[in-house]
Amino acid sequence: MTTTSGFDAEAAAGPTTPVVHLDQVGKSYGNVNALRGVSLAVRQGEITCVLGDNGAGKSTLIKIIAGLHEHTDGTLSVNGEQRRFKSPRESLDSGIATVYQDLALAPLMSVWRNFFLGNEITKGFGRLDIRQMTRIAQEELTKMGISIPNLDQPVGMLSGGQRQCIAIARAIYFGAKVLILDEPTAALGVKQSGVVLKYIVKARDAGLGVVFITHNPHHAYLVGNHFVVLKLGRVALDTHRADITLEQLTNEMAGGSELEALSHELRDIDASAVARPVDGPARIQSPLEST
Ligand SMILES: Nc1ncnc2c1ncn2[C@@H]1O[C@H](COP(=O)(O)OP(=O)(O)OP(=O)(O)O)[C@@H](O)[C@H]1O
Repeated sequence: MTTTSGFDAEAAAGPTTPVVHLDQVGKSYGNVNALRGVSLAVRQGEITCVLGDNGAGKSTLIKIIAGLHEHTDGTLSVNGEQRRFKSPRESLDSGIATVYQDLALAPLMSVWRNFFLGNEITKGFGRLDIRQMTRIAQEELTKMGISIPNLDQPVGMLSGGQRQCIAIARAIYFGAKVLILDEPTAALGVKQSGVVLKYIVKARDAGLGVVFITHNPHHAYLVGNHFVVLKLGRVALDTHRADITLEQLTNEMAGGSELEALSHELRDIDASAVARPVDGPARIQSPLEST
């Protein structure tokens, strides 16, 4: 297993220090403010769910923690130490593993090869130790309760849920302390989502700090300890499980007050349509018709 430099400070940091802490982080792309004043604490042994609609800033947040983009305001700390990642490698070396929904694995490569991608075991003259890698991959997947009978088959032949699980098992094996999951259940059916959620809980129980990005409050509430809702780049809600019900979280995500305002507007439109005289719908003139 690899050791991770960013977590050498772990012992020095107190038990309540978040492993990853964003304080008033902002990110602008030119004059677009994708994130503004976002604070987020990720703790080990906890699943932090980050929820938000399209354009809320979830991807931007992941990219900052994963070392793909630099924040333009605020601070990012790992184990109490301020960091500014210049590359995804730096984030990974700090113990942060990011699993993207679509790019998690190489589809044409075998399961064992994917498991060791970038960390291959060799046995002299640069030759791959296939037997050893297959054995370890099999052991680790079995430990997680993931059953894949043939590790020589290409990953592309597996289900989306199985692929996510392999990526999670790989991150744990290679010593990740923080696991960021980018909408891991978005493209999955109910049953497969359930399987992935089970492995998210296993990662948490293995002591990792998990950041679970999702649109789906039901999935979040099944596993989450802590919920952060982003809206238009700002934190609209930051709360612990004990302080919120599924109904409240769903309402927050659906934009409860916005929906209520919309329903009033729709009722008004309905009422004015009923009040309109019955001479048929107004006809829109085609621009090709002569007047
Ligand atoms: N590279 C970029 N250049 C300019 N604007 C960007 C860039 N990336 C994101 N944005 C803008 O920043 C805002 C937040 O986008 P982001 O992709 O982070 O949201 P998201 O919550 O991940 O949305 P989705 O669920 O649709 O992926 C949006 O207004 C988006 O248009």
